[in-house]
Amino acid sequence: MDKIKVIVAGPRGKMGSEALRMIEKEESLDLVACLDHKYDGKNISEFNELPALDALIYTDIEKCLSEVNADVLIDLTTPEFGYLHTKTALQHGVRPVVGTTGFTDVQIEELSQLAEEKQLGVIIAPNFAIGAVLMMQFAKWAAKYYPDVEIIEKHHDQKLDAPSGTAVKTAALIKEVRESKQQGHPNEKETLKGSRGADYDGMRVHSMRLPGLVAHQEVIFGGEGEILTIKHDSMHRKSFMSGVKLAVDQVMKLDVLVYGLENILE
Ligand SMILES: NC(=O)C1=CN([C@@H]2O[C@H](COP(=O)(O)OP(=O)(O)OC[C@H]3O[C@@H](n4cnc5c(N)ncnc54)[C@H](O)[C@@H]3O)[C@@H](O)[C@H]2O)C=CC1
Ligand SMILES: O=C(O)C1=N[C@H](C(=O)O)C[C@H](O)C1
Repeated sequence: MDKIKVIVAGPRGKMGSEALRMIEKEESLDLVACLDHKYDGKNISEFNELPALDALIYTDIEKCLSEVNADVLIDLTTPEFGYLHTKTALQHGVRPVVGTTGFTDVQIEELSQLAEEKQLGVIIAPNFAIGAVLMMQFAKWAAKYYPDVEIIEKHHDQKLDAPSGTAVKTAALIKEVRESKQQGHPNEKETLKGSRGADYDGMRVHSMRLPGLVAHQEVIFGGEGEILTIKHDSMHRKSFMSGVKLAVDQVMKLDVLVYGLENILE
């Protein structure tokens, strides 16, 4: 069987470098180029801290996609560039697998329309860890019975977006089944701005940023005389890689945009 030809955007980042390590081990994947915002023309093999893969770095996505024959672009960059890369990849007939978080609903809808027009698969997964996907599904199930819920996400302090993509996705999944309700006391007042967190359809979302953390989330439900906590912890970025591999395989079979790994898990 032919190997899937992959471009990685953000190869020197925490996730991008882990994705390179995953590609190095997977015989069915072939790294054909990388996209970075610097080091144009250098080879990934010149970076001692990265796996010894042979692939050129491009800083210009148009040039990269015109010169390189690729099937899939894995994007692990920033919200601004991730959106641009996804759109450009589709315009060049390359299927995007997007881990980058922070896209707006409007951007996801635009990309969905473009995917449909081009009849190309796209997978946008706010979290590639299978445990995190299950945590979100369990939270959605629990929300049917417990409408009072707060989400606490905790991440390393280099994270750009807040709340995390996982927290936003969790809130959206809960909203599908939870009766809409404004939580807390109707007369509650913040004496310190932001102390009640963000408001998503009346539920509260709190973001913590600390060195030492990787990616963690608790979804806490309150009922009469009881508390249910659903919790997931990623202690290492290896936890995301089986999901990235699954998404790369599955995106080759799709001709629409899929938002969330739960939609491709069997
Ligand atoms: N879906 C998931 O399971 C996960 C998603 N993420 C998301 O992935 C993204 C990256 O996260 P990290 O690796 O932790 O960040 P990072 O800051 O370590 O890496 C981002 C990389 O993108 C590169 N970059 C910036 N602008 C670029 C451009 N124009 N072209 C190409 N590369 C560019 C930077 O040089 C950097 O190496 C974030 O949006 C994060 O939220 C992170 C972990 C898991
Ligand atoms: O930036 C991160 O680290 C992570 N980002 C994703 C998110 O925003 O949910 C996934 C995971 O939580 C790690």
